[in-house]
Amino acid sequence: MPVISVDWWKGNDRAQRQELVSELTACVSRIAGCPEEAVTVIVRDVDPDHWGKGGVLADEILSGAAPAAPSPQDTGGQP
Ligand SMILES: O=C(O)C/C=C/C(=O)C(=O)O
Repeated sequence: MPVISVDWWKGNDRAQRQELVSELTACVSRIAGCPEEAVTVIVRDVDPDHWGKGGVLADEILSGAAPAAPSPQDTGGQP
């Protein structure tokens, strides 16, 4: 009975959560070879001011007060 947990920033609406649950369920069901009814998806909306990335709170990244972390393309794949 696979359980998928998604933590993402608060702000997605019900339709987006439904699409996420539907697509993840189908994907895991196919790969694991289990019925969709066996798949559980837990979605947690996290306030960006409760989300730390690169040592800063994400609301500061969103507002432009702190720089976003470099993407893997910018660092040659290194963290
Ligand atoms: O972790 C990041 O770099 C950005 C995360 C974004 C989200 O969780 C989101 O857009 O919902």
